[in-house]
Amino acid sequence: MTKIAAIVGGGVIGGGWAARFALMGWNVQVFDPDPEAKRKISEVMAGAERALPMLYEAPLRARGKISFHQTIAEAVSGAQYVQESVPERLELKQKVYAELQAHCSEDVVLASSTSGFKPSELQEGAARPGQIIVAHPFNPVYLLPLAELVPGVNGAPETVEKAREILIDIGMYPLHVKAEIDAHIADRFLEAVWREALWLVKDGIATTEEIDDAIRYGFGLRWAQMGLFETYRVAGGEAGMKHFMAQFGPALKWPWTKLMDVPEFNEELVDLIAGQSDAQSGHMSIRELERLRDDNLVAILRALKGQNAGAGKLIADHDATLRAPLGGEVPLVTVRRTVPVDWTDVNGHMNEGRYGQVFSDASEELMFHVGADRDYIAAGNSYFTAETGVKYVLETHAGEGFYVETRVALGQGKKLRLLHEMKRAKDDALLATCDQFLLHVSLETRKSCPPLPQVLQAVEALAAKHAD
Ligand SMILES: NC(=O)C1=CN([C@@H]2O[C@H](COP(=O)(O)OP(=O)(O)OC[C@H]3O[C@@H](n4cnc5c(N)ncnc54)[C@H](O)[C@@H]3O)[C@@H](O)[C@H]2O)C=CC1
Ligand SMILES: C[N+](C)(C)CC(=O)CC(=O)[O-]
Repeated sequence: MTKIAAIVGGGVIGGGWAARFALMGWNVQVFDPDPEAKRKISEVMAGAERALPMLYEAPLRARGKISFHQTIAEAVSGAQYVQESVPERLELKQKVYAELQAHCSEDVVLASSTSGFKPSELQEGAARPGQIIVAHPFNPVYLLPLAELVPGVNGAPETVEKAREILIDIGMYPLHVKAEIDAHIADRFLEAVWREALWLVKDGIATTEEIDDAIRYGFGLRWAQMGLFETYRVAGGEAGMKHFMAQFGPALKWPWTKLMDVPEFNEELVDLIAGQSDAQSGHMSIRELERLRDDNLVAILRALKGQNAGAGKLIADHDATLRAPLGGEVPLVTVRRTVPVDWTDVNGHMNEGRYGQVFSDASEELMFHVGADRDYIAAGNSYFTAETGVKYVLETHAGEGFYVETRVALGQGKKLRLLHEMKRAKDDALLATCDQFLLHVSLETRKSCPPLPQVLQAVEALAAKHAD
C-alpha cells in the first residue's frame, strides 16, 4: 500500500511535517489556501533535505512525492494519516475537522499540531470524536523527534495506536500524554520560561541576548541530554534527589518566580523585545538562522547518537531499521549516505580523517557480507587493516550524498585487498579512492591466520566476480 499523508495547513509546522513525511518515503498531499504555500514548503523542504539525512548512517528510503491540492477532499484522498496545522484558532480548527470527517473514512488518523488546545475542544461537535487526536510537534519538525500524542478521554485507542506506529515509522518519538490539559506537557514549560523571560526584559534585568546566553551556555545543554529531574538528581550529589529537594524546596516560598503574574503585553513591551532581538540577530536572515539552528541541532543529535543517549538513541534505533543487506551487484555498493555537518573542517569540506571512517565502514560492510560478521568475530576471528592508501580527488561538502563502490582485488588465504571508489550521488563523480589491504587474524593470538572455509569461499567467489 502506498503510504500517503495529508497535510492541511502548510505553514512553518505543516511544511516541517510535509518534509519529514516525504523524506521518510511517504507521499504527501497538501491543502493550504495560501498561494505562496508551494514556495514556502519547497524552502522548508530544501532545508530539511540538507539536514535530516545527515542524522543517519544508513540511506533514507526513496523520497515520497509532495503534491498540492485545491480542496481538502482532494488532499485527503487515499491518505492514511492527516496532520492538521492550521492557525491556532479553535473555531477554524473545528470547521476544518468537520470537513475532514466528511471526506475521510473512520480508519484515517486525524491529528492536530495544536500547541495548546485540548483534544476534547477539537472533538466538540464532531461526527466521530474518537478519530481526532493531538500530535503536537516541535519546530523544526523534520529534525526534532518529539510529538506529544494526546487522545483525551474520547480519543479511540486504535487511532492512538495507528498514530503511534506512523510517527515511529517517520523517526519520531510519540510521547503518550494520558491526561489532557491546556498546552500539554512541553508547552507548559515553554510558557513558564517565556513568561519569566518577558518579565526579565520588561523590568530591564536582562536583554534578549543575555537571556539566550543564560540558556545556551548552561542549563539548555543539560536539558538536551538528561531533562530536568535526572539533572537535579545529579545536582543533589551523593545524597541524590531528597537532598536536592531539602536544599531548594524552601525556594518555593521565596520570590524566585513571577509566574502567577503576566506582564502587560503592550506595544511598548513588543517594541522593546523586537528591538533587542533585531540588535541580537538582525544581521542574519531567517533562512540563515534556520540553517545555523539545523546544523547545530544535527551536530548535537549526532553527538548524542554517538553516546546512545536521549534523542540520539532514538535516531540510532531508527537508523538500524533503515539498513538493508548488500545486494549481489558488481561492484558492491557498501556505503550510501550524506556528509554530516560535523565531518567538515576549517576548509569547509569533508575532513581527511573522515575518509578513513568511510572506507573503514565500507570494508566492515564487505566483511559482514562475506560472513565475517558479529558472530564470526565473537567466535574469535576477524580481519585487521594492515595498509591503506587514500587519494582525494574532488572536494565534498556537508549535505552532499555519496556512495562507495567496493571491489575485491585479491582474496587469497589470509590476504584480502579491497579497492574502494567513493562517488558523489548526484552525478557519480569520483570523489576519492582507497586501496586497502587487510589480513585475517585470530583474535585469540592476535596473529594472522587463514579464514574459516565459508568466509574464504565467499571472498574467493567475490574476487573472481570482481576480477575485471
Ligand atoms: N510555530 C511553532 O513554533 C509551532 C506551532 N504549532 C502549531 O501548529 C499550528 C500551525 O502553526 P504555524 O505553522 O506556526 O502557523 P503558520 O501561520 O505558519 O501556518 C498556518 C498555515 O495554515 C494555512 N491555513 C489557514 N487557514 C487554512 C485552512 N482553512 N485550511 C488549510 N490551511 C489553512 C495558512 O495559509 C498557513 O500557511 C498551530 O496550531 C500551532 O499552534 C505547533 C508547534 C510549534
Ligand atoms: C510557541 N509555541 C507554543 C508555538 C511552541 C510550540 O508549540 C512548540 C515548539 O516548537 O516550541
